[in-house]
Amino acid sequence: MAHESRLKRRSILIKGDHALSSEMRREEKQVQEEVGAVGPVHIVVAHEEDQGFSLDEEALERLLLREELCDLGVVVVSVAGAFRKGKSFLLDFLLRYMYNQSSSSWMGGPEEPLTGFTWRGGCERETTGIQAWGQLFLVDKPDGTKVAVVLMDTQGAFDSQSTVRDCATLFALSTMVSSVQVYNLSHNVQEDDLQHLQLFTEYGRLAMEQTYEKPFQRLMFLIRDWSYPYEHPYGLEGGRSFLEKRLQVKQQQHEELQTVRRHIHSCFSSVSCFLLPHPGLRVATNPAFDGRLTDIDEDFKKELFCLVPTLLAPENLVVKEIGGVKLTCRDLLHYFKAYMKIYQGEELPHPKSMLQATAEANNLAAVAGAKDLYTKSMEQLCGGDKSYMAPLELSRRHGDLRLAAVRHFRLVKKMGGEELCRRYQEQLEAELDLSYASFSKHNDGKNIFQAARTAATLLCLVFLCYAVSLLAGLLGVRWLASLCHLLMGVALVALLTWLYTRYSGELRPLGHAIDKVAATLWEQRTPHQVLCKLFEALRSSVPMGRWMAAPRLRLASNNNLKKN
Ligand SMILES: Nc1nc2c(ncn2[C@@H]2O[C@H](COP(=O)(O)OP(=O)(O)OP(=O)(O)O)[C@@H](O)[C@H]2O)c(=O)[nH]1
Ligand SMILES: [Mg+2]
Repeated sequence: MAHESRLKRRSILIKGDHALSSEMRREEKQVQEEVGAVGPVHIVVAHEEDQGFSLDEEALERLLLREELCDLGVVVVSVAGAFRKGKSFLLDFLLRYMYNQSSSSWMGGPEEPLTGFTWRGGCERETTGIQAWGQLFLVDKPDGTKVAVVLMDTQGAFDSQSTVRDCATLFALSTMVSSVQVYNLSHNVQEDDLQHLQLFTEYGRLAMEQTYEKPFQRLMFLIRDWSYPYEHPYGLEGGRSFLEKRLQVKQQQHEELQTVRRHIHSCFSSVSCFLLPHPGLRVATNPAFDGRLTDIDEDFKKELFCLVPTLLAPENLVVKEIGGVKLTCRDLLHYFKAYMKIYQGEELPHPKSMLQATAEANNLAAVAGAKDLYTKSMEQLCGGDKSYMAPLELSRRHGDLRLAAVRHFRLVKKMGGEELCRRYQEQLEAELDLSYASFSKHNDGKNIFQAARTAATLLCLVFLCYAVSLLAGLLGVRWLASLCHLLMGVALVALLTWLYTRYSGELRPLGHAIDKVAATLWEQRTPHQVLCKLFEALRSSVPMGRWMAAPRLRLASNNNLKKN
């Protein structure tokens, strides 16, 4: 009695809020353990606080590593789709089938309430994260092999609390780990249903370590409340003819429509469709409806009776495969952990809403257009085949062209509002400044004096050394004459090396170093300044800080001693 009242309390709590708190989950687990009852197990838990998901590894291990099952091939049947469309309700019928497989009256008694995965009426979401039934079903296939069946319920997509990324993550994850994914839709297959499927499966494909030709196995479009049986009859056959028409790729179709269809065919090894009638008004609108069969329309029950064995009859069960290799329960655990880790990491791009993605694409295109305008005008002004331009004039023209480019960017019609536009304008301005820096450097390179500065400096040095050595020879200061000869030799070798690097384009770092030394000599005209600058350059490029800093430190400490 105690556990019943606790379960009841939990169901009341759930009505208030829908992401289970960790305390409630613990309580649920405890109650199930106490009564030995089997129930749904949260394997991927949605966190309300940070909108993230985490894998309950312990629960998953308890489920998949049972000794008698862990080495059997695993079949995973998952139901996913938009929220409040009867996914959990359907899964409870799948459960009834699994528990009463051998009986033709597996659907249960007419007055029996429907239990299992939590389902309910109302407009607020119920299931969160990913739940698996807390017991695997052992099935003998007609070919004599034994398989373990996992039934999986997922959080409905597009509720008011989940981002596109949340929906994509859960849908992708459930598709990646299932051998049969039931895509639960209402009334019809709309183009946006296909686009979402494309987005979510692409997000799944992105997270897979290797790119398999057909990364996923079976997909079944399950269309609830099908209202056009006069065009396509209920059931698998009607679904086949309907889907064939809907997923047909035609030559005259717009490329966008063709791409979606090709993508779906390329992702799944088999795609099917089942048309299910409306279950009746009592199911859809009566708050007191508890799932008993007497309240459900005959047509619905008749089709459900065909649908469930289509998914779960022993001959129709497909073992989960990844890259053509059949998985055991133990393997599935390993893959589940690996995929979850990828979705928790930051390396995958964030899927965005259609408006957000379009707005960003608009802005990016406008940035590219404006930048192109600026680059072309600058090329005409100071491009590779144009002569040197006065830096001041170049800077002035850059200012004008930058303004024109920004104006062009602002004039292009874009989605996303002022805030986004301003962000991309800042990006454009930064890119234009970067381009200007490169144009300006290129322009400087065309200045003949600038280009010849290194050669001129080194030649001056050679002549200077020659003159000083002559003078020193006349005065008889032999050591100075020798030093000047040595310097002259070094300058000559540097000059020849520099000419070689400029001519051949090889040994560029060496040429660059000679340029730097020559620039230093050019800018610091007094010998003292030259020596200081060279010393600084040497100290920054050679890691000998301790050697160089030591005398100064010692000097400083000597001074301190003297002061004291
Ligand atoms: N119209 C219609 N309603 C259905 C169908 N199957 C179940 N329902 C009703 O839909 C409501 C929601 O059922 P759930 O199984 O909780 O729906 P869900 O998709 O799991 O919802 P979330 O867990 O919130 O994503 C219940 O009131 C069911 O009685 C169906 O085929 N058609
Ligand atoms: Mg549900």
